[in-house]
Amino acid sequence: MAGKTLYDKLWDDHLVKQRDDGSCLIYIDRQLLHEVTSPQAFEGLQLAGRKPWRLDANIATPDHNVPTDKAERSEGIAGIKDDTSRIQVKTLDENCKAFDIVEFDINDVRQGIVHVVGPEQGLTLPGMTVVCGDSHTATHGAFGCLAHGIGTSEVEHVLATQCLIQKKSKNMLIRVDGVLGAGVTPKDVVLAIIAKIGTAGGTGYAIEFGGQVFRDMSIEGRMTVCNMAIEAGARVGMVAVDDKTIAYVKDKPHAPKAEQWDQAVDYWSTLHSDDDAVFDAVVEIDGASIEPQVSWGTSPEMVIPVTQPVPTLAQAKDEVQRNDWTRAYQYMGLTAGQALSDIPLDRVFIGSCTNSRIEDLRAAAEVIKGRKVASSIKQAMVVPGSGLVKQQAEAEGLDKVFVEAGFQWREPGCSMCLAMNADKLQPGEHCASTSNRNFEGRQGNGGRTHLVSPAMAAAAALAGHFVDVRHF
Ligand SMILES: CC(C)[C@H](C(=O)O)[C@@H](O)C(=O)O
Ligand code: SF4
Repeated sequence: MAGKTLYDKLWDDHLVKQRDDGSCLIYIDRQLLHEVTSPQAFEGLQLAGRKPWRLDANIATPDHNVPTDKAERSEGIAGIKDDTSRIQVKTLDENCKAFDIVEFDINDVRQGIVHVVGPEQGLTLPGMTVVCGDSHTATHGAFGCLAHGIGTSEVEHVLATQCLIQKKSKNMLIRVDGVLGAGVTPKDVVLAIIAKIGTAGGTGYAIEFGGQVFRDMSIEGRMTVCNMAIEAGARVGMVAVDDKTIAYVKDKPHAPKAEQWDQAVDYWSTLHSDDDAVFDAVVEIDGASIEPQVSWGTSPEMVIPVTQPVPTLAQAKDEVQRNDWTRAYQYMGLTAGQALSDIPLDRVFIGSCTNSRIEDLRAAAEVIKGRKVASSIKQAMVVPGSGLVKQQAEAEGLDKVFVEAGFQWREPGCSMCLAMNADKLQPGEHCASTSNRNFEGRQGNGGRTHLVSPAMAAAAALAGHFVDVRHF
């Protein structure tokens, strides 16, 4: 019998029951809750007179709707001007109180984007099944977890039973070997992968990211890559556990201690694909060939190396792509063949669950140190992923680097990643953004998003347009 993939192992270890039609019941170790996708789930529980099955498997924090402006934030929930947003955040507080679920609320220093908070607290640990009513839950796969987003009715199901009905996906290996060039970051790797396989490339698969590039990559970098598995069509993205994973989780507040730690490490050390494991699909990319990437269009697959011009219709692979590109040129206000450096940038956003961890902020600060944001940029903002990331960055003096350069230093939350709070683009504005989605209207009605790494966003803010950070 062939060996098992990491995904097979995680699946088998959590399988409660399999039916003849292939549908399975799997056990869920951790559920993260935020204000947008939990209200109906709690309401369902309440109507049915149920209680959560395992209270301490759940953890909640508001992130999408919270203001990132210091003055607004200092007022707590009252500082949220939009009624719907305020009600959602308040409802999360009330539900967590009523059901006795631990919440890092808007005033708690541990509050932040769920996908930053879970790993930071050691609530995400290797080998766990992790779910959240949020498509970017794959982020946690960086720890060798089986992690994916679920819908609101499933949130209720997990609260009530700690189980989930699932069908097993196929196995895909994306192997990136070699060594990344200087100035090429995990974000560039994942954007290059999506450019290659497309936004449907991973549909139906659980993706394992393997090869030297991921072995060499920091845990934070692995989170950035796994975060965007969903943008490649896969609900699950993961990386095998290694010494770095174990060192990263050690001493986190919720990590196991003493004897339990040793037992956990023994188990975690088995969480990698066997040498003779068989994948249903394998994609190979040469790491050394990856350049800093910039998205030019309205889908995360419309991505090019910074050295290339916006593609022309002659480069499209078929009629469907020609139509998509034609519409994208129009929405983005670009012409085919145009140099990326000619795109006038209005705003720069460094943040989101893709790139708001300490390492991301350090990478941006490194580029910015001692320089100034270009006068043509209307707003450049840095939004740490959690209160603790903010604290850490301040302890390292990064906030000063940003503020002296002309960046705004904000309070933690999803912010300008999506237009669910006060941080938005105006129609027609171009934004260099470290987030993960560049759909039409994603950052505000008519807004034009260009996905980049923190280093590329920082360089763009200083230059006023896209530049190759390797020569900046
Ligand atoms: C609001 C939430 C359900 C959504 C998601 O599922 O990902 C959001 O986080 C996003 O990034 O689009
Ligand atoms: S930061 Fe963006 S992608 Fe991440 S959870 Fe928030 S809205 Fe979704």
